[in-house]
Amino acid sequence: MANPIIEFKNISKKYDDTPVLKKIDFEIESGKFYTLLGPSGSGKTTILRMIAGFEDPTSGEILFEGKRIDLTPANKRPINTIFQDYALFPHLNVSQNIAFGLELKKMSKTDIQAKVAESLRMVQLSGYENREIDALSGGQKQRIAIARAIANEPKVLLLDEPLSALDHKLRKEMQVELRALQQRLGITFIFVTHDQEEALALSDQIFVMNDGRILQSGTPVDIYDEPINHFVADFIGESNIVPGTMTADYLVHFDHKDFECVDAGMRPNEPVEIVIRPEDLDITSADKGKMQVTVDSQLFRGVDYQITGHDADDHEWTINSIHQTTVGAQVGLVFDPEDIHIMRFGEDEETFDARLDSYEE
Ligand SMILES: Nc1ncnc2c1ncn2[C@@H]1O[C@H](COP(=O)(O)OP(=O)(O)OP(=O)(O)O)[C@@H](O)[C@H]1O
Repeated sequence: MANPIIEFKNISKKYDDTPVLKKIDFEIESGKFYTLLGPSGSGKTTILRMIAGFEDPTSGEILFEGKRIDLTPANKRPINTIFQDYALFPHLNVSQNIAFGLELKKMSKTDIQAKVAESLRMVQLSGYENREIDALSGGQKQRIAIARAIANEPKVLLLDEPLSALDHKLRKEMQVELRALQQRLGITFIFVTHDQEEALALSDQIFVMNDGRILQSGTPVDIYDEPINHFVADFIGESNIVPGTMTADYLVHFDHKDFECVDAGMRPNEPVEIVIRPEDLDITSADKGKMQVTVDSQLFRGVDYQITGHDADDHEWTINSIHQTTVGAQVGLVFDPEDIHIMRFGEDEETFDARLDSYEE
Protein backbone atom coordinates (compact mmCIF):
# COMPACT_ATOMS: atom_id res chain seq x y z
CA MET A 1 0.00 0.00 0.00
CA ALA A 2 1.50 3.35 -1.03
CA ASN A 3 0.61 5.66 1.86
CA PRO A 4 -1.42 3.96 4.56
CA ILE A 5 -3.26 6.33 6.91
CA ILE A 6 -3.05 3.94 9.87
CA GLU A 7 -0.59 1.12 10.54
CA PHE A 8 -0.54 -1.39 13.39
CA LYS A 9 2.92 -2.93 13.77
CA ASN A 10 3.14 -6.04 15.90
CA ILE A 11 0.59 -4.78 18.42
CA SER A 12 -0.13 -6.87 21.48
CA LYS A 13 -2.37 -6.06 24.42
CA LYS A 14 -2.66 -7.77 27.78
CA TYR A 15 -5.06 -7.04 30.60
CA ASP A 16 -3.24 -8.20 33.74
CA ASP A 17 -1.65 -11.31 32.27
CA THR A 18 -4.40 -12.19 29.82
CA PRO A 19 -3.55 -11.51 26.16
CA VAL A 20 -6.52 -9.96 24.31
CA LEU A 21 -4.63 -8.90 21.15
CA LYS A 22 -1.82 -11.02 19.74
CA LYS A 23 0.65 -9.71 17.14
CA ILE A 24 -1.76 -7.51 15.23
CA ASP A 25 -0.36 -6.15 11.95
CA PHE A 26 -2.38 -4.24 9.41
CA GLU A 27 -2.47 -1.20 7.17
CA ILE A 28 -5.49 1.00 6.53
CA GLU A 29 -5.77 2.86 3.25
CA SER A 30 -7.22 6.35 3.23
CA GLY A 31 -10.81 6.89 2.05
CA LYS A 32 -12.00 3.30 2.34
CA PHE A 33 -14.61 1.50 4.41
CA TYR A 34 -12.98 -1.04 6.73
CA THR A 35 -14.79 -3.48 9.00
CA LEU A 36 -13.50 -5.38 12.00
CA LEU A 37 -15.67 -8.47 12.11
CA GLY A 38 -15.61 -11.15 14.77
CA PRO A 39 -17.50 -12.76 17.62
CA SER A 40 -17.93 -11.15 21.01
CA GLY A 41 -14.64 -10.86 22.90
CA SER A 42 -12.42 -11.25 19.82
CA GLY A 43 -10.76 -7.85 20.39
CA LYS A 44 -12.53 -5.57 17.89
CA THR A 45 -13.37 -2.79 20.34
CA THR A 46 -9.88 -2.92 21.85
CA ILE A 47 -8.39 -2.19 18.40
CA LEU A 48 -10.83 0.69 17.89
CA ARG A 49 -10.05 2.13 21.33
CA MET A 50 -6.32 2.01 20.54
CA ILE A 51 -6.81 3.90 17.28
CA ALA A 52 -8.91 6.48 19.15
CA GLY A 53 -6.32 6.79 21.92
CA PHE A 54 -8.43 5.47 24.80
CA GLU A 55 -6.21 2.42 25.26
CA ASP A 56 -2.44 1.85 25.04
CA PRO A 57 -0.84 -1.18 23.42
CA THR A 58 1.28 -3.39 25.69
CA SER A 59 3.82 -3.63 22.86
CA GLY A 60 4.13 -2.61 19.22
CA GLU A 61 3.65 0.65 17.34
CA ILE A 62 0.70 2.53 15.88
CA LEU A 63 1.45 4.93 13.03
CA PHE A 64 -0.81 7.64 11.62
CA GLU A 65 0.24 8.95 8.21
CA GLY A 66 3.64 7.39 8.80
CA LYS A 67 4.26 8.90 12.27
CA ARG A 68 3.92 7.28 15.71
CA ILE A 69 0.67 8.27 17.41
CA ASP A 70 0.46 5.81 20.25
CA LEU A 71 1.72 8.55 22.59
CA THR A 72 -0.62 11.27 21.23
CA PRO A 73 -3.63 11.92 23.51
CA ALA A 74 -7.09 11.05 22.15
CA ASN A 75 -8.25 14.65 21.76
CA LYS A 76 -5.21 15.53 19.63
CA ARG A 77 -5.87 12.79 17.06
CA PRO A 78 -7.75 13.63 13.81
CA ILE A 79 -10.12 10.80 14.62
CA ASN A 80 -13.72 10.71 15.86
CA THR A 81 -15.69 7.86 17.36
CA ILE A 82 -19.38 7.03 17.12
CA PHE A 83 -20.39 4.79 19.98
CA GLN A 84 -23.10 2.17 20.12
CA ASP A 85 -25.30 4.33 22.39
CA TYR A 86 -24.52 7.49 20.30
CA ALA A 87 -23.41 9.42 23.46
CA LEU A 88 -25.49 12.50 22.54
CA PHE A 89 -26.02 15.12 25.27
CA PRO A 90 -29.72 14.84 26.22
CA HIS A 91 -29.93 18.36 27.71
CA LEU A 92 -28.68 20.00 24.50
CA ASN A 93 -30.71 20.27 21.29
CA VAL A 94 -29.55 18.99 17.91
CA SER A 95 -27.52 22.01 16.81
CA GLN A 96 -25.97 22.44 20.28
CA ASN A 97 -24.90 18.80 20.18
CA ILE A 98 -23.24 19.25 16.80
CA ALA A 99 -21.71 22.61 17.76
CA PHE A 100 -20.22 21.31 21.02
CA GLY A 101 -16.86 20.15 19.67
CA LEU A 102 -16.59 23.15 17.34
CA GLU A 103 -17.02 25.58 20.24
CA LEU A 104 -14.21 23.81 22.08
CA LYS A 105 -12.07 24.46 19.02
CA LYS A 106 -12.98 28.17 19.31
CA MET A 107 -14.54 28.31 15.85
CA SER A 108 -16.49 31.55 15.14
CA LYS A 109 -20.29 31.60 15.59
CA THR A 110 -20.99 32.05 11.86
CA ASP A 111 -18.61 29.24 10.93
CA ILE A 112 -20.24 26.98 13.50
CA GLN A 113 -23.70 27.75 12.13
CA ALA A 114 -22.57 26.96 8.59
CA LYS A 115 -20.89 23.74 9.73
CA VAL A 116 -24.00 22.60 11.66
CA ALA A 117 -26.19 23.25 8.62
CA GLU A 118 -23.78 21.44 6.31
CA SER A 119 -23.47 18.41 8.61
CA LEU A 120 -27.26 18.16 8.96
CA ARG A 121 -27.60 18.34 5.20
CA MET A 122 -25.10 15.49 4.85
CA VAL A 123 -27.24 13.24 7.04
CA GLN A 124 -30.47 14.50 5.45
CA LEU A 125 -31.85 16.16 8.58
CA SER A 126 -31.80 19.83 7.54
CA GLY A 127 -34.33 21.78 9.58
CA TYR A 128 -33.84 19.70 12.75
CA GLU A 129 -31.54 22.28 14.40
CA ASN A 130 -33.81 23.06 17.35
CA ARG A 131 -35.17 19.56 18.01
CA GLU A 132 -34.63 18.09 21.47
CA ILE A 133 -32.69 14.81 21.47
CA ASP A 134 -35.56 13.01 23.23
CA ALA A 135 -37.86 13.97 20.35
CA LEU A 136 -35.80 12.03 17.79
CA SER A 137 -36.30 8.46 16.61
CA GLY A 138 -33.49 5.90 16.96
CA GLY A 139 -32.44 6.34 13.35
CA GLN A 140 -32.45 10.13 13.66
CA LYS A 141 -30.30 9.99 16.82
CA GLN A 142 -27.92 7.81 14.88
CA ARG A 143 -27.71 10.37 12.09
CA ILE A 144 -27.17 13.24 14.55
CA ALA A 145 -24.31 11.30 16.12
CA ILE A 146 -22.82 10.98 12.64
CA ALA A 147 -23.42 14.67 11.89
CA ARG A 148 -21.65 15.63 15.13
CA ALA A 149 -18.69 13.45 14.24
CA ILE A 150 -18.31 14.66 10.65
CA ALA A 151 -18.65 18.33 11.68
CA ASN A 152 -15.17 17.94 13.19
CA GLU A 153 -13.83 16.93 9.78
CA PRO A 154 -11.97 13.89 11.08
CA LYS A 155 -9.68 11.99 8.75
CA VAL A 156 -10.89 8.75 10.26
CA LEU A 157 -14.28 7.88 11.69
CA LEU A 158 -14.53 4.96 14.09
CA LEU A 159 -17.94 3.31 14.42
CA ASP A 160 -18.47 0.78 17.22
CA GLU A 161 -21.56 -1.31 16.40
CA PRO A 162 -23.50 1.88 15.65
CA LEU A 163 -26.51 0.10 14.17
CA SER A 164 -27.04 -2.56 16.81
CA ALA A 165 -29.78 -0.66 18.67
CA LEU A 166 -31.93 -0.24 15.55
CA ASP A 167 -34.70 -2.57 14.41
CA HIS A 168 -34.08 -4.78 11.39
CA LYS A 169 -35.68 -2.55 8.74
CA LEU A 170 -34.08 0.68 9.96
CA ARG A 171 -30.77 -1.09 10.31
CA LYS A 172 -30.88 -2.08 6.62
CA GLU A 173 -31.76 1.50 5.64
CA MET A 174 -28.96 2.94 7.76
CA GLN A 175 -26.49 0.49 6.19
CA VAL A 176 -27.28 1.90 2.77
CA GLU A 177 -27.02 5.46 4.14
CA LEU A 178 -23.72 4.85 5.91
CA ARG A 179 -22.14 3.38 2.82
CA ALA A 180 -23.39 6.28 0.66
CA LEU A 181 -22.22 8.83 3.22
CA GLN A 182 -18.76 7.29 3.43
CA GLN A 183 -18.44 7.43 -0.34
CA ARG A 184 -19.69 11.03 -0.46
CA LEU A 185 -17.34 12.23 2.27
CA GLY A 186 -14.33 10.12 1.26
CA ILE A 187 -13.38 9.78 4.95
CA THR A 188 -11.82 6.50 6.15
CA PHE A 189 -14.44 4.55 8.11
CA ILE A 190 -13.47 1.80 10.54
CA PHE A 191 -16.57 -0.06 11.56
CA VAL A 192 -16.97 -2.76 14.20
CA THR A 193 -19.63 -5.43 13.94
CA HIS A 194 -20.24 -9.08 14.73
CA ASP A 195 -22.85 -9.23 11.94
CA GLN A 196 -21.25 -10.89 8.93
CA GLU A 197 -24.01 -9.86 6.54
CA GLU A 198 -23.53 -6.23 7.53
CA ALA A 199 -19.78 -6.53 7.03
CA LEU A 200 -20.18 -8.05 3.56
CA ALA A 201 -22.68 -5.38 2.51
CA LEU A 202 -20.77 -2.31 3.70
CA SER A 203 -17.06 -2.86 3.44
CA ASP A 204 -14.24 -2.34 0.99
CA GLN A 205 -12.04 -4.43 3.27
CA ILE A 206 -12.87 -6.79 6.13
CA PHE A 207 -10.59 -7.98 8.93
CA VAL A 208 -12.00 -11.22 10.34
CA MET A 209 -11.01 -11.57 14.00
CA ASN A 210 -11.12 -14.37 16.53
CA ASP A 211 -9.49 -14.71 19.91
CA GLY A 212 -7.34 -11.57 19.69
CA ARG A 213 -6.02 -12.24 16.19
CA ILE A 214 -6.81 -11.15 12.65
CA LEU A 215 -7.35 -14.43 10.82
CA GLN A 216 -7.99 -13.00 7.38
CA SER A 217 -8.16 -9.63 5.67
CA GLY A 218 -9.55 -9.00 2.24
CA THR A 219 -12.46 -7.74 0.19
CA PRO A 220 -15.90 -9.18 1.00
CA VAL A 221 -15.70 -11.30 -2.17
CA ASP A 222 -12.22 -12.65 -1.28
CA ILE A 223 -13.31 -13.61 2.19
CA TYR A 224 -16.58 -15.16 1.09
CA ASP A 225 -15.09 -17.11 -1.82
CA GLU A 226 -11.70 -17.98 -0.34
CA PRO A 227 -12.01 -18.38 3.43
CA ILE A 228 -8.61 -19.17 4.93
CA ASN A 229 -9.78 -21.72 7.50
CA HIS A 230 -12.74 -23.44 9.10
CA PHE A 231 -13.51 -20.58 11.47
CA VAL A 232 -13.75 -17.97 8.66
CA ALA A 233 -15.74 -20.29 6.37
CA ASP A 234 -18.20 -21.02 9.15
CA PHE A 235 -18.48 -17.44 10.42
CA ILE A 236 -19.01 -15.79 7.02
CA GLY A 237 -22.16 -16.93 5.28
CA GLU A 238 -23.51 -20.46 5.27
CA SER A 239 -21.14 -23.25 4.36
CA ASN A 240 -20.95 -26.95 3.86
CA ILE A 241 -17.60 -28.00 5.32
CA VAL A 242 -16.48 -31.64 5.07
CA PRO A 243 -13.10 -33.36 5.49
CA GLY A 244 -11.24 -34.69 2.46
CA THR A 245 -7.77 -35.58 1.16
CA MET A 246 -5.91 -34.33 -1.90
CA THR A 247 -5.41 -37.03 -4.53
CA ALA A 248 -3.57 -34.81 -7.01
CA ASP A 249 -3.30 -31.07 -7.78
CA TYR A 250 -6.71 -31.05 -9.44
CA LEU A 251 -8.39 -33.91 -7.56
CA VAL A 252 -9.82 -34.01 -4.08
CA HIS A 253 -11.21 -37.10 -2.36
CA PHE A 254 -14.36 -36.94 -0.24
CA ASP A 255 -17.59 -38.94 -0.04
CA HIS A 256 -15.55 -42.03 -1.09
CA LYS A 257 -14.69 -40.63 -4.57
CA ASP A 258 -12.35 -38.25 -6.33
CA PHE A 259 -13.75 -34.91 -7.49
CA GLU A 260 -12.22 -32.54 -9.97
CA CYS A 261 -11.30 -29.21 -8.34
CA VAL A 262 -9.11 -26.17 -8.97
CA ASP A 263 -5.47 -26.31 -7.92
CA ALA A 264 -5.30 -24.96 -4.37
CA GLY A 265 -1.56 -25.50 -4.03
CA MET A 266 -1.90 -28.46 -1.66
CA ARG A 267 0.31 -31.57 -1.67
CA PRO A 268 -1.05 -34.98 -2.67
CA ASN A 269 -2.32 -36.90 0.40
CA GLU A 270 -2.63 -33.67 2.38
CA PRO A 271 -5.70 -33.70 4.65
CA VAL A 272 -8.00 -30.80 3.77
CA GLU A 273 -11.45 -29.43 4.42
CA ILE A 274 -13.63 -28.66 1.45
CA VAL A 275 -16.19 -25.86 1.44
CA ILE A 276 -19.15 -25.62 -0.91
CA ARG A 277 -21.67 -22.82 -0.42
CA PRO A 278 -25.38 -23.83 -0.39
CA GLU A 279 -26.09 -21.60 -3.40
CA ASP A 280 -23.43 -23.46 -5.42
CA LEU A 281 -25.20 -26.79 -4.94
CA ASP A 282 -28.32 -28.03 -6.68
CA ILE A 283 -30.38 -31.18 -6.47
CA THR A 284 -31.14 -33.64 -9.24
CA SER A 285 -32.31 -37.26 -9.40
CA ALA A 286 -30.19 -39.63 -7.28
CA ASP A 287 -28.67 -41.42 -10.30
CA LYS A 288 -27.59 -38.18 -12.01
CA GLY A 289 -25.85 -36.48 -9.08
CA LYS A 290 -22.11 -36.32 -8.38
CA MET A 291 -22.99 -37.56 -4.88
CA GLN A 292 -26.13 -38.60 -3.05
CA VAL A 293 -27.86 -37.35 0.09
CA THR A 294 -31.03 -38.18 1.99
CA VAL A 295 -33.26 -35.15 2.50
CA ASP A 296 -33.88 -34.23 6.16
CA SER A 297 -35.77 -30.95 5.82
CA GLN A 298 -37.08 -28.49 3.29
CA LEU A 299 -37.98 -24.87 3.91
CA PHE A 300 -39.77 -22.73 1.32
CA ARG A 301 -38.29 -19.21 1.39
CA GLY A 302 -40.15 -17.51 -1.46
CA VAL A 303 -37.19 -17.22 -3.80
CA ASP A 304 -35.96 -20.79 -3.25
CA TYR A 305 -36.05 -23.88 -1.04
CA GLN A 306 -33.49 -24.41 1.67
CA ILE A 307 -32.94 -28.15 1.76
CA THR A 308 -30.84 -30.04 4.31
CA GLY A 309 -29.70 -33.63 3.99
CA HIS A 310 -26.98 -36.07 5.01
CA ASP A 311 -24.59 -38.24 2.99
CA ALA A 312 -23.51 -41.86 3.63
CA ASP A 313 -20.96 -40.66 6.22
CA ASP A 314 -23.61 -38.61 8.01
CA HIS A 315 -22.10 -35.27 6.96
CA GLU A 316 -24.76 -32.60 6.79
CA TRP A 317 -25.38 -30.70 3.57
CA THR A 318 -27.40 -27.53 2.98
CA ILE A 319 -28.60 -26.80 -0.54
CA ASN A 320 -30.40 -23.68 -1.79
CA SER A 321 -32.40 -24.75 -4.81
CA ILE A 322 -35.37 -23.61 -6.86
CA HIS A 323 -36.30 -27.30 -7.17
CA GLN A 324 -38.64 -28.91 -4.73
CA THR A 325 -38.10 -32.33 -3.17
CA THR A 326 -39.61 -34.32 -0.28
CA VAL A 327 -38.28 -35.15 3.15
CA GLY A 328 -36.83 -38.67 3.18
CA ALA A 329 -36.08 -38.69 -0.58
CA GLN A 330 -32.69 -39.71 -1.99
CA VAL A 331 -31.43 -36.92 -4.23
CA GLY A 332 -28.28 -36.29 -6.24
CA LEU A 333 -26.12 -33.18 -5.72
CA VAL A 334 -24.54 -31.27 -8.59
CA PHE A 335 -21.83 -28.60 -8.39
CA ASP A 336 -19.02 -27.16 -10.50
CA PRO A 337 -15.37 -27.99 -9.79
CA GLU A 338 -14.56 -24.27 -9.33
CA ASP A 339 -17.15 -24.00 -6.56
CA ILE A 340 -15.20 -26.44 -4.38
CA HIS A 341 -12.99 -24.35 -2.12
CA ILE A 342 -10.15 -26.22 -0.41
CA MET A 343 -8.68 -25.32 2.99
CA ARG A 344 -5.87 -26.83 5.07
CA PHE A 345 -7.11 -29.12 7.79
CA GLY A 346 -6.40 -29.11 11.48
CA GLU A 347 -3.66 -26.48 11.66
CA ASP A 348 -2.59 -25.53 15.15
CA GLU A 349 -2.22 -21.85 16.09
CA GLU A 350 1.55 -21.83 15.56
CA THR A 351 1.47 -23.34 12.05
CA PHE A 352 -1.38 -21.03 11.08
CA ASP A 353 0.56 -17.97 12.33
CA ALA A 354 3.64 -19.07 10.37
CA ARG A 355 1.49 -19.36 7.26
CA LEU A 356 0.02 -15.88 7.79
CA ASP A 357 3.52 -14.46 8.24
CA SER A 358 4.66 -16.10 5.01
CA TYR A 359 1.83 -14.33 3.11
CA GLU A 360 2.94 -10.97 4.49
CA GLU A 361 6.59 -11.37 3.52
N1 LIG B 1 -10.66 -3.04 30.63
C1 LIG B 1 -10.57 -4.37 30.50
N2 LIG B 1 -10.05 -5.15 31.47
C2 LIG B 1 -9.92 -6.48 31.34
N3 LIG B 1 -10.31 -7.17 30.23
C3 LIG B 1 -10.84 -6.46 29.22
C4 LIG B 1 -11.01 -5.03 29.29
N4 LIG B 1 -11.54 -4.60 28.12
C5 LIG B 1 -11.74 -5.72 27.36
N5 LIG B 1 -11.31 -6.82 28.01
C6 LIG B 1 -11.33 -8.21 27.47
O1 LIG B 1 -10.64 -8.20 26.24
C7 LIG B 1 -11.24 -9.10 25.32
C8 LIG B 1 -11.56 -8.35 24.04
O2 LIG B 1 -12.58 -7.40 24.29
P1 LIG B 1 -13.20 -6.45 23.16
O3 LIG B 1 -14.20 -5.58 23.82
O4 LIG B 1 -12.10 -5.81 22.41
O5 LIG B 1 -13.92 -7.52 22.24
P2 LIG B 1 -15.00 -7.28 21.09
O6 LIG B 1 -14.59 -8.16 19.97
O7 LIG B 1 -15.14 -5.84 20.81
O8 LIG B 1 -16.32 -7.85 21.77
P3 LIG B 1 -17.83 -7.29 21.72
O9 LIG B 1 -18.34 -7.62 20.35
O10 LIG B 1 -18.49 -8.12 22.79
O11 LIG B 1 -17.77 -5.85 22.04
C9 LIG B 1 -12.46 -9.67 26.02
O12 LIG B 1 -12.13 -10.94 26.51
C10 LIG B 1 -12.72 -8.70 27.14
O13 LIG B 1 -13.32 -9.35 28.24
